[in-house]
Amino acid sequence: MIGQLNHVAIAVPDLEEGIRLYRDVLGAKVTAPQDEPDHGVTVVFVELPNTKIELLYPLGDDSPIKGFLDKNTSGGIHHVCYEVEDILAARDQLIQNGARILGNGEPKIGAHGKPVLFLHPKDFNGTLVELEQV
Ligand SMILES: C[C@@H](C(=O)O)C(=O)SCCNC(=O)CCNC(=O)[C@H](O)C(C)(C)COP(=O)(O)OP(=O)(O)OC[C@H]1O[C@@H](n2cnc3c(N)ncnc32)[C@H](O)[C@@H]1OP(=O)(O)O
Ligand SMILES: [Co+2]
Repeated sequence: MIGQLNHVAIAVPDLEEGIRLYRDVLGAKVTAPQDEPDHGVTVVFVELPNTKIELLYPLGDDSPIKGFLDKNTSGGIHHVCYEVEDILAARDQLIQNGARILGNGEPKIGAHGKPVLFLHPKDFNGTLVELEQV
């Protein structure tokens, strides 16, 4: 069902510092910050030849990454995103297998303009999984 790794997301306590580290210290191409109010985050993408790193910074008062950053004050790996061809078929198959879909169960439009869903980290070895339809 899952295809390519689309991105690995890292929550950062300071977005400008995160951009500086990836652009100036590691020498990668980093996109401009993009607010995602529907997701409660501001994101930038570090574009690598084979995948992307998504730097996440909280946006708004009820950001879903706030609790994570409160616990991980230096930041940390927050989720991995796998590509799927049909997100509704993937969702239904996951539910049949007992996985919990976060939120109301309906895909939202993600940072690439494509439908995304999140799966509960407790169902996947403590790793939050995002699915993106490509
Ligand atoms: C823009 C878009 C895109 O790429 O297109 C994005 O990525 S948006 C990226 C931001 N959006 C999302 O993350 C949406 C889905 N996420 C959520 O709904 C939430 O973040 C939850 C995963 C439910 C966690 O919420 P919250 O931290 O408030 O809940 P909680 O404190 O009750 O946490 C429940 C348990 O899960 C653990 N937990 C929390 N966040 C975790 C993470 N990222 N990875 C692994 N475990 C995690 C906590 O430590 C806790 O474990 P213990 O009970 O053992 O202490
Ligand atoms: Co993501």
